[in-house]
Amino acid sequence: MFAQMRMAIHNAAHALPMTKSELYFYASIVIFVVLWCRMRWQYRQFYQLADKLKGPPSYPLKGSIFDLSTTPEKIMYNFKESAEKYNYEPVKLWVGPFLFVGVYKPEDVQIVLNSSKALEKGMIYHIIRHAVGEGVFTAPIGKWKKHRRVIASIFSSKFLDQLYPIFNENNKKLVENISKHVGETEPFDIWDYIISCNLNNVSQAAMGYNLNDKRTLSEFVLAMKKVSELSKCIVKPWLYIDQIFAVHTYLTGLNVYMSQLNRVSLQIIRDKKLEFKSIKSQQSTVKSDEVVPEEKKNSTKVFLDKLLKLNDEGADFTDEDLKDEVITMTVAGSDTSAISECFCILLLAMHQDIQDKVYDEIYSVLGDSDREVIPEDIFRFKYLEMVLKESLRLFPPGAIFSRKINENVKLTNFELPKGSNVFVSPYVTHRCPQLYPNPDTFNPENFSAENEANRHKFSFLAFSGGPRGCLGVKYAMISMKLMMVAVLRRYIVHTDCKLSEIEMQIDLLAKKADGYPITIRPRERKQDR
Ligand code: HEM
Repeated sequence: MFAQMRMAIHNAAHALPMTKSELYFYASIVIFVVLWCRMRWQYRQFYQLADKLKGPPSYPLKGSIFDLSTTPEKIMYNFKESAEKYNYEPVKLWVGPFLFVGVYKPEDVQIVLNSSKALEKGMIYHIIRHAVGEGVFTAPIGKWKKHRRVIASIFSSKFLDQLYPIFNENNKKLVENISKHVGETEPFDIWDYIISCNLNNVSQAAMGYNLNDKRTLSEFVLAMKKVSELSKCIVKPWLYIDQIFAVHTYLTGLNVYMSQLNRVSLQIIRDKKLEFKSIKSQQSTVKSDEVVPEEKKNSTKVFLDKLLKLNDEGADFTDEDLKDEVITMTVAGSDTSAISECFCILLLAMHQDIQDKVYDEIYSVLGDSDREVIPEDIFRFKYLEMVLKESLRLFPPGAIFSRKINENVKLTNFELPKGSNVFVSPYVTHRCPQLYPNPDTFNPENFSAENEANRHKFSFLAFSGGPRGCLGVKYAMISMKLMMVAVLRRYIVHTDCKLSEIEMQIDLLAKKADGYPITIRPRERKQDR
């Protein structure tokens, strides 16, 4: 066909008063227009629906004049501005031939997140898949359905209750570790202390290992820290092409850490499997009237133990599946919680009156005792829960997430066409003044029982929602409460940081760009105040 075209152009060049290159140029334009018209016709339903959506003007090839070449944080503010401009109705955005739609109104977000037609993760997860494999966070729908059901059954209250000693122990170490900063006038960044504590929590809860105990585990953490740098790649669209991505990871050395993460996780799983087998064979030899030692009966059953047991009962996870799920839990459960805890501490350091109120509640639950928090206490920290939620409202670590639309989805006023990608942005929805008056201020009363009851359920999206919402929400709330109690029971925190001056660094997660600087003083017991 191309030979015929070349011949036609050659003949035409002789017949018409034009050079060959001019003819090639005009022929390319004609071909482009024909292909473009064909595509518009083939996908006419898609374009008809897209045309009804509002958004900044767009041009063929280039897409919308929405500055995507700017910094990620500016993109976030652009989303917020455009949501305000279009009154929180869906906003379309063309990136080349791809249609993205920002959905912000709680009523619309609810429809999207609850829809069986929007369960597939959006394009931006392609890169994350290189890091965490196909765990429940990134898995395609078929695999996700099967794995989510099994994993959700693990996160029961009984499972979470036995994690309290792990959290309490690691918090104790955290409080000791930061004690060297007591009395210093120069602020220190609390991030490194908190992320280490969380990594310890999550690696013990997921795999049953303390990071300080095993050499393989420190290799695992180093690899994980490095691989999590991949999240910076999601704002670089050219890296979505697998070949370019492979070159990038080779040149940056990330490929070494990616294979290290896989190798170490598989090793951990093989060790655990052997342990599981030996326990099982021991159990089968124990006679029914033999007494099982108390410490064995009460030993903590971590995520991987539970998964191996369910697998033994027919869950059918391969070693590769187990590895992906363990990495997913570790990645999903560490940075997210650490960012939330750091922001919460920083916001309390800025608002001494609110910090006092949180401490009063801690005192009312635990009094003067040094006892550790137990599961029965957790629901009594009501004000602390309001504070944590308000902190997550202002600074949701997952500031934006995305879904692919597999069939047309009707929203309240518009319809999302099949094939588009949807953005849900907790950051934008949480700062909508119709939902939260004075949205840029820190006001835990936003989460009083009354205010929560008067607001749409999907106004708070820090943990997403619907069938693909966060699996670790209960784990996260417990571990965050326990950490806040441990820190605030021992210290008063201060900072010179101002809420209005906070600058964000946004990739897969949104954290503060320049750390979380605080100073600490020992807290006097209530009766001494
Ligand atoms: C404050 C802490 C946390 C926040 C703010 C948070 C937030 C979120 C959000 C927004 C999503 C949905 C993301 C999307 O659709 O792309 C999500 C999913 C998920 N989270 Fe969390 N998360 C937190 C802690 C945790 C913890 C501690 C764990 C596990 C121990 C966890 C496990 C997961 C998993 C497995 C998913 C994927 C669920 C699915 O696709 O079915 N998260 N989380």
